[in-house]
Amino acid sequence: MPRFAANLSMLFTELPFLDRFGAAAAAGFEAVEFLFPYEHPAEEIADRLSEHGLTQALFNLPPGDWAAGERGIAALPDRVEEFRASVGTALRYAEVLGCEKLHTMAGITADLDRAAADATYLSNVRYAADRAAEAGRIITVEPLNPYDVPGYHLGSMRAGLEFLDAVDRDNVLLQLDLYHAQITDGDITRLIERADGRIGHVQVAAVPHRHEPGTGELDDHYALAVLDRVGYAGYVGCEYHPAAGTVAGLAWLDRYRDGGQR
Ligand SMILES: O=C(O)C(=O)[C@H](O)CO
Ligand SMILES: [Mg+2]
Repeated sequence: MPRFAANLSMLFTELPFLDRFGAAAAAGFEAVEFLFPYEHPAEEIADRLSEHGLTQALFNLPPGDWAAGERGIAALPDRVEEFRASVGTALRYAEVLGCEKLHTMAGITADLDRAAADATYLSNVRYAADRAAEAGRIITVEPLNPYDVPGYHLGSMRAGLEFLDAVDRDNVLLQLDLYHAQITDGDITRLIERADGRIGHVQVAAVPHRHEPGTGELDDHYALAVLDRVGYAGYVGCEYHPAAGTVAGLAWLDRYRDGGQR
């Protein structure tokens, strides 16, 4: 049975950020994830987690200048120092939040020398992995589709799996977002089977509109059952834009409530 985490960067955005934790718990979630915690002191977020009995499933390393369109810096050759500092920042938050998994965004590299970006990405992710391993944490890498993030360095799940082979660290795993995976790779069942044992985190949204699972071209419930079959036991982040309000759209989760008895 999948275990779901509410993505607080996309769900419950009707509320201020810190109020979304309580709303997620009230809606039945046992865990949350979000893009970035850095605008708030870690202790303040930790208080919300413990107040509502929530687990922090995942968050991202600082991404560079998000407002200016940056989407990570791990593959940017002229930002290595900043990247290394960002690993320390993220690990400090992870410790306070009790969060095991950290997503490391590669960045947009379409206009850069590919070989230099590849080499930087490899050495930076190894650096992050080794620092994370000392703290007992896992690093995830997530391929993103070219419609949402044109020029992103990691452009398919297949490339993501090849990168895992190259990086060669046990604590670097694939972040399988079924929304991106259906767009970039398709053939989802075989993809999950091939990735077996190397999936560190899962996210879900319907393709192509990124609304509630079960409303798009992929049978998301079937894909989640495949993940169950291969033994994926981590959280599934609900990373979608509600079509008409967060709570109004949560009925797709009913079949998983009460131990799947509905
Ligand atoms: O966009 C996504 O799917 C993500 O999960 C990233 O963390 C943010 O770009
Ligand atoms: Mg995602």
